Amino acid sequence: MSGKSSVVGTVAGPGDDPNEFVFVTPADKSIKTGEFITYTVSVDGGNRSVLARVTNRELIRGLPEGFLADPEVGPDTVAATLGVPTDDTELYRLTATVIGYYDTEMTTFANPRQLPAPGTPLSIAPDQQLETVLPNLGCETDSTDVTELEGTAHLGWLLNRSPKATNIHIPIEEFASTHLAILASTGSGKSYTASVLIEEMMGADSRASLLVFDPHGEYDTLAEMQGNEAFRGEDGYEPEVVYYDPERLRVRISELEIGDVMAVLDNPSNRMQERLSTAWRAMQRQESRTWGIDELIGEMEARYGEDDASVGALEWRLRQSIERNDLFHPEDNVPLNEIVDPGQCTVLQMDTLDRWNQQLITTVLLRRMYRERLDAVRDRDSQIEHPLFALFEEGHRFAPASGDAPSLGIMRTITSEGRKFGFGLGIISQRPSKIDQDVLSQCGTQISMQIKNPNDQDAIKNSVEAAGEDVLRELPGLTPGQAVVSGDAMNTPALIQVRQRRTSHGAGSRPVIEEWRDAYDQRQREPTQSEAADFGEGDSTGVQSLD
Ligand SMILES: Nc1ncnc2c1ncn2[C@@H]1O[C@H](COP(=O)(O)OP(=O)(O)OP(=O)(O)O)[C@@H](O)[C@H]1O
Repeated sequence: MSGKSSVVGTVAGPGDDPNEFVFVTPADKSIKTGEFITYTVSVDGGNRSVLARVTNRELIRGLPEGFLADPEVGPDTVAATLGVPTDDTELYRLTATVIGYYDTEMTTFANPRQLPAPGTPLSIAPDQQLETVLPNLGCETDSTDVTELEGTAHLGWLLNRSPKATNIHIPIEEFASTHLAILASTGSGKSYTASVLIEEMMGADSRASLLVFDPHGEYDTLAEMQGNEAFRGEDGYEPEVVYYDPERLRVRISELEIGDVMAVLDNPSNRMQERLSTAWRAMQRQESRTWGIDELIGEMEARYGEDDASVGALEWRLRQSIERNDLFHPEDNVPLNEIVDPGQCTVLQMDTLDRWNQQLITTVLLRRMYRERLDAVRDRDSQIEHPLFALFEEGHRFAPASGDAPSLGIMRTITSEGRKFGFGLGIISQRPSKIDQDVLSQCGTQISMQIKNPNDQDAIKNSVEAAGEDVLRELPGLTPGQAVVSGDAMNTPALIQVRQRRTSHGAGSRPVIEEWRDAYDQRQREPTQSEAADFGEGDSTGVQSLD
């Protein structure tokens, strides 16, 4: 759509809600719901351009239905028979909700608190104006060239306009500090969209310190950012992508809190819990941070005697659950300086760990990183002197709405307090209704894609205050790659097409038929058992003799 504004309709009168008005357009001005229109009002002696979003469109005059019953006769023929010009036959009544005018001092929308008078001409809002004022970019004019701004992520373009006509750049700082949620049914483009954001954050402008908690191994192709011209800075910067495989993921036993240990143990009695808590606290008061189960049991035996039945039962449980689990180690820990660094995106590959171990490693890592960020902000020695952003695939697994997950507590703490300490979280999930509502409602920016399940739609409505009813109505009908962006990173929600990735996408469904055919061909090429048993004497027929 062009930057020029031409009149597309005329205000007919107020709508049902105080913020709504209705207007009428002929058929050739095909304005879709979700489109942004504009009109001029006088505020404090100056003219302001007010934006409104089209929320509903209905036909109020068309060709009589009876004349259209015959599929052989086209609408043009019917119109000609009736003696009416085709252009004039259809009239649409559209409803629009006032968003406001862009206040260049407040750098957000202000509501004029007055509806446009009947007869007010309406135009399509120009592309550049929308690029400037829809996202929360803090622009001091309403027609800034947003491509010149630093620290923004080019997410895609407005869905209602031609591809790439109205580009949406969202402020990275906003969603990286006040948390992000990417919510959609499976296969709708969650990990694709997350990867687009990762690409933007790892660019030379931002050089983020990023961690991806990846329970499915979906982010293998991010390594393509390395050596790719598009990510290189003039000073030689290049993003580093580090894959941390499950064999390197370790939890030092002393990093566990007593609640984590209790959750791991198999049904400990009250007496066992009491003895273990006392001994665990005593071990944590020690200077050494590298003790194991032997030392812990020694501490319990010293307190309660070597023959104590509860200590004996605890020893068996501790050896079963902690000592025999490779994740736990008396000394080894994931070195934080290996996984967090500016300009580095670390993918923690957890696909071969069971759910419980995924939650435990996540809990311990988040706690350690949060502690370091607290120290950094309070001017104490810290291993993490810069802000960081952690993305969670299967977010409902780490912050579930019901059931116990040791990671829930620290996820709640970071989503409510992390902003002050430069620690942002991104939650990706196909089941918004299964995410803890405290965590979800603290995610300031939301990217919602196709969601069909009514419970999940309700969860989004309840926690995503910023996206109005009219925008959320779109969710079931979206196709992969289409999204509603709302919240802190936007001044008003917008329906967008997410741009294409620069790296390839590795997380799609498996090409089942191709894999069947390859496996079949492979099988055909393999020697049969009887051929393998052929010792080289003469030609084998491949058929085993039965005598
Ligand atoms: N912005 C986009 N542009 C082009 N194609 C896209 C876009 N977003 C998604 N797709 C297509 O949709 C497919 C599914 O996307 P994706 O793997 O991100 O889904 P998902 O929601 O993460 O699924 P799952 O829950 O199974 O992990 C991709 O393989 C890709 O083909």
